Amino acid sequence: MEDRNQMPYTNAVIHEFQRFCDIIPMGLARRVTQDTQFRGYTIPKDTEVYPVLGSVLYDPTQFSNPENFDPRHFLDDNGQFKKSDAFVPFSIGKRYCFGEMLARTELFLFLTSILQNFSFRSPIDPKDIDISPKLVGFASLPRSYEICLKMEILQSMCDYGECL
Ligand code: HEM
Repeated sequence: MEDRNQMPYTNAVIHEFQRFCDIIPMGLARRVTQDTQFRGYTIPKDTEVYPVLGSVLYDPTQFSNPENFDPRHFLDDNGQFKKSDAFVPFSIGKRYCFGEMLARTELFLFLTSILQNFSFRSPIDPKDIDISPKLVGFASLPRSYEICLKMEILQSMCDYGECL
């Protein structure tokens, strides 16, 4: 299972991926059940409220370089994993994502399993890959990419003259 102290960089990459992708930028809508005072504003009863998660995930007061993918957002000066209160892709509060632990476990296991067994090669120069979302609305949709995965075990067999 996930051990942030033993695999700080991997965890930082996964956190940064979720921060950067910001897949539900508007959060899910709420409706206030009574007239509510908030930071000097009156929010009348029945007003729809959107907890704009993207504004937190891209908050420059919380992340030094928010517009760029940078795993150092989740690493301290010693290279250890660093938590951030602004890491809110699953929202926060009473109705935060019910599946957070499952989703985080899957992300960790899928990524580490793929990295353990495959090496990656991009058919185009990585610097030409467009990592901006394809569409941003209720959800932020990533683009489709082509990538070559080479199975490491087969490569080892080839190295020993046992290519199939
Ligand atoms: C990377 C994957 C996921 C992300 C980023 C994500 C994100 C979210 C967000 C932002 C909310 C809204 C929370 C709110 O209203 O404040 C939510 C709600 C919810 N999610 Fe997820 N989710 C993910 C995966 C999952 C999975 C795998 C499950 C179930 C197995 C799940 C089940 C739910 C449920 C049941 C709610 C409604 C909770 C409630 O209203 O009380 N999610 N999710």
